[in-house]
Order: sequence, then structure tokens, then C-alpha cells
Amino acid sequence: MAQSTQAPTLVYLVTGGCGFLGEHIVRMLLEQEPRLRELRVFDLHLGSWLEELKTGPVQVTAIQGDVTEAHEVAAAVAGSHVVIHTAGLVDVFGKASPKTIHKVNVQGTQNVIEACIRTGTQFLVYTSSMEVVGPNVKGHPFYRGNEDTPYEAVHQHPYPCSKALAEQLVLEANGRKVNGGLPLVTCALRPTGIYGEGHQIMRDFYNQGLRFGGRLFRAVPASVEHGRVYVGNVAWMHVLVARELEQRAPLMGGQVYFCYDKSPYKSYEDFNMEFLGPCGLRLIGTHPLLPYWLLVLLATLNALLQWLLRPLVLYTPLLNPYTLAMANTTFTVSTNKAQRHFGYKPIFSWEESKARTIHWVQALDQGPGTGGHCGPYSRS
Ligand SMILES: NC(=O)C1=CN([C@@H]2O[C@H](COP(=O)(O)OP(=O)(O)OC[C@H]3O[C@@H](n4cnc5c(N)ncnc54)[C@H](O)[C@@H]3O)[C@@H](O)[C@H]2O)C=CC1
Ligand SMILES: CC(C)CCC[C@@H](C)[C@H]1CC[C@H]2[C@@H]3[C@H](O)CC4=CC(=O)CC[C@]4(C)[C@H]3CC[C@]12C
Repeated sequence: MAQSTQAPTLVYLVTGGCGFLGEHIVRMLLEQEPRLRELRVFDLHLGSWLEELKTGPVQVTAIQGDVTEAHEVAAAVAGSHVVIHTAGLVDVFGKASPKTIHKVNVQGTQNVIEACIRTGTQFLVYTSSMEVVGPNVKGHPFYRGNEDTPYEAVHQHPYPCSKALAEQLVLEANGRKVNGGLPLVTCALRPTGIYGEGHQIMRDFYNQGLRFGGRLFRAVPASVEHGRVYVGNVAWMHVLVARELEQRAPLMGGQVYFCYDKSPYKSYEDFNMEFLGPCGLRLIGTHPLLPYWLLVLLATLNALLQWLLRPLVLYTPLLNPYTLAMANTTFTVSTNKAQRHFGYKPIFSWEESKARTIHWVQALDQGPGTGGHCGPYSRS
């Protein structure tokens, strides 16, 4: 690849570039990758905020397309140096069928890999998930674990199943020869629960709190830790991996990295309150208000109702057996693999991550803005 002193030459493609994480990756690339000549943003649904980026020095090319359509993916990949494959169907509420989740997450990833091979693109970064590891269906805790911590990864839900299969495809593709004879270099990033500007579930919790007169009711014990990571740091990690993959291919190729930063270890609800609290919401109860067996019953009832109502209406409540198990099982990471392998350090401190997220939640009251979900990354 070109040196930073030369004119920008690199072409990057970000699939899912208009999603929650994708938008942050796109903006981070424009700010932090001086060698970028063209940035292709590929998504099923393009955001209008992309227009404002087209006036900058980097050519931003918006491509409306579907990762399940191999020819659309190949056309977008052709001529790019690096692909960041973030597009995915994130559904743990039963909105999409297992078949659709598999098609987008697994077949879509296979299409991206084959497009790289066929068109000669050598570097592929895949956005995987902590869910590839766990929590597993047995509810085993994963406490401050790292990439080498033994854990029985057993999946039943379509989303983690699909992410695990897709990650495996990406890692197995490392070393395959791309058109022209050079080896494909791949790696996978595994974010824990991402938060920050544009996070839909945080928005849902906020709105739910407003509906209940500014109150949320504790559902899971405060002692259950759930790993969280700020979206800006996840985006930065993608940018850094993409940048370092060529120089450090023997070390980084075929590797997985958890995404981490200095966000505190807390329960899912207590962590959300770090942002929702300053926005006027209160979490009621130091212990869960309902006994666990009752929550399990309600979650099961919700699943049953979803199944019964499916022919008539899509019933997708927040609480189901899977989300309850997720929130109720400790899963936190403690690792420095990304630092050791490619010099990653979080670009946003916990204080900055928190302030930016609070600012975004506060702005939700003012209604939707004209831009994207997140602002620019320029630091004061
Ligand atoms: N949100 C989270 O806490 C975590 C997310 N991830 C992964 O990060 C990635 C991004 O997730 P989010 O930004 O949260 O989700 P998101 O739903 O906001 O973004 C996904 C993007 O992919 C696009 N997309 C979906 N199907 C597509 C298709 N067939 N063709 C082209 N584009 C398509 C969507 O339009 C959307 O813009 C996903 O791969 C997800 O599995 C991993 C760990 C945690
Ligand atoms: C009232 C309930 C008991 C609380 C429900 C909270 C849940 C909606 C969320 C708890 C854990 C979340 C998941 C976790 O952060 C890991 C994830 C990784 C991904 O790759 C996608 C998103 C998610 C599955 C995330 C989804 C919401 C939770 C299940």
C-alpha cells in the first residue's frame, strides 16, 4: 500500500456503512485514514447523512445493495484494497426468520469472501460479535475472559449461530489466493455490547422510561456483569486493524480480537443508567422487582405469544428467553491482545464516551435531526 506521504490511493469498502456501527466506521475512516482516496459505503438502506460527506476531499461513493446478492457485492468490491464487512442482521427479538438471519449473515459473508477472491481484494476485516463465544445456553459465566479463555460455546439462537458460522468462514478464508495470486488476509473483531450515539436499544429503554413516568424497573441483579464497549472505540479498532493488516499479516491474519475499552464492568441495566440517569430516568429497586422464575415465565409467555400471533401480527417484546438469559449471565472481557498485535488503545476515554452518549440521549427529546446518528469525530 502507499506511504502516508504520497497522494491518497486507497479504496475502502464498508458494508453496512449506514448502520449504527457502520456510520461511526465511515466517519472515523474519513478522519483517521489519510491514505484514503475513495470510500465506498454499501448498504441495503442508504442514509441521507452521506450526502454531507461527499463535499470532502475523499470520494464517498454510496452504493445501495444487498449482501445476499453475489453480483452486487462483487461489483462493489472490485477495485477496493480493503473491505470492512459490518453489514449484518442483528435480531434477537424474533423480527426476522432464522432463514433470513442465516442468509444475510452467513451467505452474505460468503459472498463478500468470494468477491474478494474473484476481484483480487487482499484485506478483509469482519465485524463478528462476543456472541460467537457466549453467553452459552447453559448460562456459564465468562468473567473478564480473553481470546484464549476456554469456554463452552453452545448456540441455539439464530443470531449467534449465524455470527459464529460467518466468523468461521472469514477465518478459514485467510491465506486463500485472491485473483493475481496474493494471499487473502482476514481477521475478525468481536465487540461486546456496543453503546453510543445511534444505539437503538438505548433509545428504546429511554422511551420506555419516559412512558413509565421517568422510571425503569430493575429486572436483573446488579451483580451480573455485562461487557460493553463505546461505538467510537469499536470504529477506531476497525480502522486500525484495516491499516495494520498488510504490515502485520503473518501475526494478524486469521486472528480474532475482542473489542474493549475502559467502560466500567456493570450489569446491563446499571450501565444504561450511566446515561439515562443524567437524562432524568431512575432505576427502581436495588434488587430485581420480580423473582427470576416469574421473569422466566413471562419471557416464555412472550415467546409463545409471538408464535401464536405470527400469522396476524409481529409481536417482538424486549423480554424473551434469549434476551433474559443474555442479560442474566455474566459476560465480560479483559484482554490486551489488540494492543499487543496492532497497538490499539481506546481513542475515547470512558468520560468522553459517557459524555458523548449522554449528549445524544438528551438530544433525542428534540426530535430527529437532519444529519446521521453521530456527529463528526473532531476533538476539541
Ligand atoms: N450492536 C451491537 O451491540 C453489536 C453488533 N455487532 C455486529 O456489528 C455489526 C453492525 O451492527 P449494528 O450497527 O449494531 O446493526 P445495524 O442494524 O444498525 O447495522 C447493520 C447494517 O447492515 C445493513 N444490512 C442489513 N442487511 C443487509 C443486507 N442484506 N445487505 C446490505 N446491508 C445490510 C443494515 O441496513 C444496517 O445499516 C453487525 O454485523 C453485528 O452483528 C457485534 C457485536 C455487538
Ligand atoms: C428486561 C430484560 C431482562 C433486559 C433485556 C436486555 C437485552 C435486550 C439486552 C441484554 C444483552 C444485550 C445483547 C448483548 O449486549 C450482546 C449483543 C451482541 C450483538 O452482537 C448484538 C446485540 C446483542 C445481542 C445485545 C442485544 C440486546 C441484549 C440482549
